[in-house]
Amino acid sequence: MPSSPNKGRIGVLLVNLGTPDSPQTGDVRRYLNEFLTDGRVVDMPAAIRYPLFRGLVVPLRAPKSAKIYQQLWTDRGSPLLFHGLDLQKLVQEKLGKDYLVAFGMRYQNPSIEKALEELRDAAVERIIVLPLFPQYASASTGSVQEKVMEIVSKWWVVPSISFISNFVDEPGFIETFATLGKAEMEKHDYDHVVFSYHGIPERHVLKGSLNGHCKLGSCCASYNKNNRYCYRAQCFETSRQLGKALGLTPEQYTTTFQSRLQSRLRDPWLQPYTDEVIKEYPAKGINSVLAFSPAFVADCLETTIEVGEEFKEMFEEAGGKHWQLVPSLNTHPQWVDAVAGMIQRN
Ligand SMILES: C=CC1=C(C)c2cc3[nH]c(cc4nc(cc5[nH]c(cc1n2)c(C)c5CCC(=O)O)C(CCC(=O)O)=C4C)c(C)c3C=C
Ligand SMILES: [Fe+2]
Ligand SMILES: [Fe+2]
Repeated sequence: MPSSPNKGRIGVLLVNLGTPDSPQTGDVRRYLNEFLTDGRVVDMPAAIRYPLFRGLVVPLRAPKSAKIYQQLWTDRGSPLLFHGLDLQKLVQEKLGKDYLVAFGMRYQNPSIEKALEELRDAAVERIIVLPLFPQYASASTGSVQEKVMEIVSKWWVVPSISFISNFVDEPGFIETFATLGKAEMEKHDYDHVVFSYHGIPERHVLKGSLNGHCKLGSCCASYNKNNRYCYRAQCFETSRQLGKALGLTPEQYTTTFQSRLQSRLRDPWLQPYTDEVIKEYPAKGINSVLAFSPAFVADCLETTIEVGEEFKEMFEEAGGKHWQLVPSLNTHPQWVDAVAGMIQRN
């Protein structure tokens, strides 16, 4: 796009979920307090949510989570943060001077507010918001969208804004994961592939169902105009596209859901649960598994620790021999191109 004196730059806001400022209990508590009192994450009435989570759930969870964050932490801090900042820099370089790329986190730092102010102060012509979640969930993408709208609604001049709500089947997203997966497949023969997505409560899926279409059954087996915003249907679509790109038959891969927060007896989350599925594999003759985490585009607690370490341990305890996590997209050049492409086409 040619520069012109009358044309402002296009502002781009990349957003990820957020991470604590440090792996110490106090910072983890602050992060969890902000995250778990978001009504799109825990959809209880505020009068119950705040006292329950601030008074009981978070104080109990924070010291345990802090221990896990200490395992994850690197010299550069939290991977979710430094991969995000690196991505911002590389996408800026790729898009050039007609764009200004900012990065923010939905919870904690750097805040979405600061990032939006940076774009406003640079007098950008319009803003494109790209939440870095491939599949739309109200608890992730929806929450980012709400926060952005809440902030700009208070500005005197509200700029033109567009949101990229998902990139479930974006070729560059699929192809980068396929490149990373094929690199692992060349090193080892795998009996099976698992695509493990971040879970959400089933209730969240039903609440998002258009005209009552979604019944948590075969309704999500194809991705179409009736379930365009259904997280479950989107996860299955990503798995289908990844399966195709990796040359797998449907029997060679399984879609599962991880990271459930509450007891499944009280509050069922999307199923099948990854931990339950993989524990049964060795008895079925599946001894080597290649695992993808396609609900994330950067390595974080949920990929490196949960899939890369905890699931590996569970699988091996059940008798499995080889468990391998495919690294996330992070700053892979193909992924940087894909992000720049999604923005240029917007
Ligand atoms: C892929 C997008 C995400 C959705 C959807 C999502 C829903 C969701 N998450 C929780 C609770 C927790 N998630 C936690 C970590 C975490 N979650 C996402 C993304 C999504 N969550 C990311 C990227 C991360 C990792 C952050 C990092 O710092 O590395 C945590 C914190 C860790 C822990 O204490 O276990 C919690 C808690 C709920 C309840 C929910 C939907 C209702
Ligand atoms: Fe989460
Ligand atoms: Fe659905």
